[in-house]
Amino acid sequence: MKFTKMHGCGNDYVYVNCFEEKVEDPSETAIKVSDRHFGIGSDGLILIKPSKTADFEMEMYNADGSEGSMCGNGIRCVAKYVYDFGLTDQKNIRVATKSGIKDLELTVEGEKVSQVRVNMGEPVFEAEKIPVLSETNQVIGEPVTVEGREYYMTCISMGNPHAVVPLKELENLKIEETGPKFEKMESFPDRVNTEFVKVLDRHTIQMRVWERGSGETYACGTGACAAAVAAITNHWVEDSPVKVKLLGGDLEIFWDHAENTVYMTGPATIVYSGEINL
Ligand SMILES: N[C@@H](CCC[C@H](N)C(=O)O)C(=O)O
Repeated sequence: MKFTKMHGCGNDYVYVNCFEEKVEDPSETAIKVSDRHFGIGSDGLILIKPSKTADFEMEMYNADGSEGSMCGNGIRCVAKYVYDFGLTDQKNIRVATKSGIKDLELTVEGEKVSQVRVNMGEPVFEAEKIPVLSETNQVIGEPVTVEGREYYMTCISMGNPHAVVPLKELENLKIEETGPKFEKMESFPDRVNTEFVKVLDRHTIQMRVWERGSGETYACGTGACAAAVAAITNHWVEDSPVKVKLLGGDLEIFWDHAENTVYMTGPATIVYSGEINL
């Protein structure tokens, strides 16, 4: 199987051009290629496919083989892939995902894509649409006890489920212990991605993320959007733009209140292309 490894702020996936390649069992393939010792090493697998409704389709799988409905860092890399490898010459493209069609605006420098701005759509607060089991319609700054410690979480869907948890500091966070506790909490029937957030100033937050199906990653685009929306909603920051500082780089998030639409801007990088025998 021919592939290209790419990353968006260190959130790395193996990309397969399904205009040329056929992947029989994407879930099993995701588990194999993601393995950092016996595979290529990645946070998951992303298939770039033809679409009947948009310019391209993105299908994404986490490292444990589960299918995700949206991937913010992944979709920027899909844009770079299709432009840099000549599948399109357009700088405004539409990509179909399991959570709807997304509009992307490509910035090209020296004939290669350097930055991508994505219309990430509307942030969803309704508990049952996220889904999170709750007696209230929305979960905003609600207390939750994990391993005897009280946290406050705000739940938002950006096409996939997120719990945003503010903390005073992130350095000593034992994310490999706390992350799975949130991910598998009974109140999240589909599991959850958890963003631990520290406020740096009125327009900047820092974030570490535990992704369902992949564990700690260096960045999460949908998570950065959810974190910025939670930060604005809870008045931790003033308003947009919100710079989200992640382990692997920075993303800029803009929540347009008039349209109730979130825009994410950030880089996309090709690491290398290769071929693997599965
Ligand atoms: N890293 C992604 C999100 C990937 C999917 C997620 N783990 C899920 O299952 O919902 C991003 O950049 O948004």
